[in-house]
Amino acid sequence: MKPKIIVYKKVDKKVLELIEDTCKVVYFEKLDSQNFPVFLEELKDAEGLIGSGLKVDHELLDQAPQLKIVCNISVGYDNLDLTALAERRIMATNTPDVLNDTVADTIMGLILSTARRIPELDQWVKTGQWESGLGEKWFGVDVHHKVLGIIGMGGIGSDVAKRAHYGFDMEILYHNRSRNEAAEQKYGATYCSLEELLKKSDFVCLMTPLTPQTVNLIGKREFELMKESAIFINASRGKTVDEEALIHALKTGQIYGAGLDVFVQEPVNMDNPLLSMNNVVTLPHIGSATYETRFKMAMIAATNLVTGLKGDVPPNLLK
Ligand SMILES: NC(=O)C1=CN([C@@H]2O[C@H](COP(=O)(O)OP(=O)(O)OC[C@H]3O[C@@H](n4cnc5c(N)ncnc54)[C@H](O)[C@@H]3O)[C@@H](O)[C@H]2O)C=CC1
Ligand SMILES: O=C(O)C(=O)CO
Repeated sequence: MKPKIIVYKKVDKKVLELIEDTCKVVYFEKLDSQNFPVFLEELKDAEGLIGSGLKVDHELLDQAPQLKIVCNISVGYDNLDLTALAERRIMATNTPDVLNDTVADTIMGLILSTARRIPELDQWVKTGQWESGLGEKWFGVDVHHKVLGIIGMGGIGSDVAKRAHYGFDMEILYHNRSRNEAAEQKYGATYCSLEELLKKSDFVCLMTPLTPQTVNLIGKREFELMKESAIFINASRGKTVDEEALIHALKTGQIYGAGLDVFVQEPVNMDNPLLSMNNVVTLPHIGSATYETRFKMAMIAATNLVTGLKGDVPPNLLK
């Protein structure tokens, strides 16, 4: 008999076909408060779970006694309690590397949009304010030849460094848990302390995973260390930043602007002060969201799932 698995995110039909070859699929395009009780009912005899963002902890696992594997369609896995999964001998997987280029493109988009005020100027044109030449008050700041500080020089951080070095002649500083010699050799990146990076960078790009060590990694003290002209970019997770401190830094001119793909609460609350600041460019957590990359991520996650359920080691097994 085919093992029952649950897909809890909208995926391409080719992804479903791959899974259906060996599994019986229960499909939820997304989970919400309406269908969550049905999902929990289905979970009782499910052997696999594939999707992204669902908090998988002891409480959920208590309701999934047959579960053998949990496959994230994401590289980040802060939604998974790996200790709880390991205690129950449940495998967990993610989708590293495949999305590096796409997320790095999004980050360059945030850097350029914030520095050159693209969303503001777009509105300026579309609301008929372009009656004569552009006044100095609409000027932006240069990106090329500036200093880019990358906190978290992993897969995505390195692809940001590549773009910034080759495309924009930027000087790259980085802070990481350990030295990244490949980034040093290929992109001329210089390793430095977090403090030095914050003091020297024109653009500060945060790209660490969310872990107990990186919660509020950037807070009041860190914003105080940044240049008044600094632009802060976050595409990691909302909770790596103390959002109150960020709001304060932007309001008081401690930093110049911010480009944000992630927030403490997602979807972001409409009363979040960040949404009414002209010097902040926001995106709805779309770092990897292109047709091509999301398809590849889902295919990789599906491969992890079917491999694990066959009894083999899935390619992206998390330790
Ligand atoms: N906005 C979006 O749509 C996306 C967000 N992400 C987020 O980006 C994160 C990073 O992704 P990858 O680059 O693929 O991961 P990665 O594991 O390749 O790189 C992360 C880097 O951060 C470093 N790091 C970890 N803790 C640190 C600390 N306390 N201080 C300094 N450096 C530290 C690691 O040494 C590693 O080099 C993901 O975990 C996820 O949360 C990833 C993909 C898309
Ligand atoms: O992969 C991740 O971690 C994301 O945030 C979405 O791609």
